[in-house]
Amino acid sequence: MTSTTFGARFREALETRGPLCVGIDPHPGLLGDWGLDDTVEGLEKFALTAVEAVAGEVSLLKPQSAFYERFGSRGIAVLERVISDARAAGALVLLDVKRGDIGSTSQAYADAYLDQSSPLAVDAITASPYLGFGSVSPMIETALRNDAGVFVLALTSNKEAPEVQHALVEGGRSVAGTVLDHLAALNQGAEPLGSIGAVVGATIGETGESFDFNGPILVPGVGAQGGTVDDVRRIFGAAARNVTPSSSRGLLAAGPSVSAFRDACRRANDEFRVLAGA
Ligand SMILES: O=C(O)c1cc(=O)[nH]c(=O)n1[C@@H]1O[C@H](COP(=O)(O)O)[C@@H](O)[C@H]1O
Repeated sequence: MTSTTFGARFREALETRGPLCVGIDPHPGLLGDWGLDDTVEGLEKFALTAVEAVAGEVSLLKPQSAFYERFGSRGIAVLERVISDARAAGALVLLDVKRGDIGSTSQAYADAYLDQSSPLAVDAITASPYLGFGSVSPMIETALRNDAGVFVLALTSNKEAPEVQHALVEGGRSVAGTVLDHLAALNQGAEPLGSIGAVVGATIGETGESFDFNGPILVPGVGAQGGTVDDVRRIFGAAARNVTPSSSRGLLAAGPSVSAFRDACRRANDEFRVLAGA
């Protein structure tokens, strides 16, 4: 494992490779569109083709664990291969697992994904703070000890999210706002960027929140869910330079041609490069 922090590697990757995060979500329908069966062999062919096409040039790859878990232990073996091939090709791997549980179980999740001696070790994971922010502390502490990162859900892209995330706590701050406050405290003083990020959907509209918490920001919801580069600029303002916009179906639909998929990723990466100047 490298000895530079995740935040520093994230910053450097965005500067050298561009902002895009490519989601590797092997949906059953996409396997069919690629002429593959909905089997572990189809999963393996799909996922490794996508990794081979772009892991050498984009900043981040984000496999969604559920699509691999569908196939049991053999699916997890494919996920391990996706992780190791992508990291070997120089991409940062952000495993989308959205973990959150009581502290002792959170520590087990941290050991599974963030301890760099684990078979499923990655650069960063997604975590849910909605059991209370302190419940994700074992993941954050383990990440920091291992030069890894955690992206904590703040304002997610799903339509059901506001019911919980926009609710107001004592003092009038929103629940999501308190998550962002925790992130600002954790990343305070870190240079060039802290390692504890937020997940904020490109589809959230106007919330009045500030995203100036000195950490990486994963922004799903571009592409298939309708978010655009203009949405990202409007929502994040000056913090847009810390954003990695993430698209899965919108890019993967360009396959099975490797060159068409790679071109779609290059076009999206280029389109979002304007964020660096925010
Ligand atoms: O954490 C995530 O990545 C995530 C958070 C969120 O608020 N919304 C969201 O769509 N995601 C994930 O981002 C990906 C979006 O996929 P596409 O809509 O196909 O680009 C999926 O893997 C989702 O699980």
